[in-house]
Amino acid sequence: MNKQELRTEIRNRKRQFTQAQLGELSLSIIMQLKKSPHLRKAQTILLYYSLPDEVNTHEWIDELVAEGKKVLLPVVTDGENMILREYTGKKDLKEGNFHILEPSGTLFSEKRYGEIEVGIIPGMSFDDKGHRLGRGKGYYDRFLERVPSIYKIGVCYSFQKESLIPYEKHDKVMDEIITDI
Ligand SMILES: Nc1nc2c(c(=O)[nH]1)N(C=O)[C@@H](CNc1ccc(C(=O)N[C@@H](CCC(=O)O)C(=O)O)cc1)CN2
Ligand SMILES: Nc1ncnc2c1ncn2[C@@H]1O[C@H](COP(=O)(O)OP(=O)(O)OP(=O)(O)O)[C@@H](O)[C@H]1O
Repeated sequence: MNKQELRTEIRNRKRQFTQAQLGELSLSIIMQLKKSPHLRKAQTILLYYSLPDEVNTHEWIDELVAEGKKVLLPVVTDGENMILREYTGKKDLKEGNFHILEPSGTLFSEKRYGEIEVGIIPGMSFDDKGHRLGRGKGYYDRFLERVPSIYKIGVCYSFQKESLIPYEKHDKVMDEIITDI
């Protein structure tokens, strides 16, 4: 299967689950993330504000903020690039491109990217080697090129995992994948 065929296949698999079932699976994934030593240690975290078909991060994000962690979310600026802004609460969020809710808070300057310790990266699919299939626009690949030191945790539902994902040299490899099993 090429990347596009795999995306279609994953979308079809997702349709077999109800929102309630996906919500349950999300809770199990978030529970494991909370136990991760990398996250416990981290003070500055790159996260994503989930779309309806992604592992749900909405409640967990607010918990992290309440614990005093710095949470950064992507903001798409054009067809190729994203920047980061700090998330401090739901009041910060404004709908951006692709209907994603994006923070309008303080810009996190590229000069400070070295401070980001962990990145939680969504994906359409991952394989055991940490290869990632995204939504096909290359935003994360281009972004992660600029933050080489970040510990990258890919998250997806277990039914999204594949034994092997077509891999190209620009694709960034995850350090760890967390699913519901
Ligand atoms: N929650 C979340 N935020 C994120 C990402 C993400 O995957 N998830 N991104 C990760 O890159 C960036 C945004 N990139 C995106 C790229 C495509 C689509 C999208 O909905 N694509 C449609 C196809 C639309 C089209 O082709 O024009 C789709 O997947 O159905 C969404 C986000 C930054 N923020
Ligand atoms: N580091 C990079 N520099 C320039 N172009 C890139 C880079 N990474 C990816 N691209 C381009 O972006 C497009 C999409 O790449 P790919 O299919 O790997 O995206 P993806 O990882 O699935 O998507 P996303 O990161 O948005 O979720 C391709 O045309 C690819 O050539």
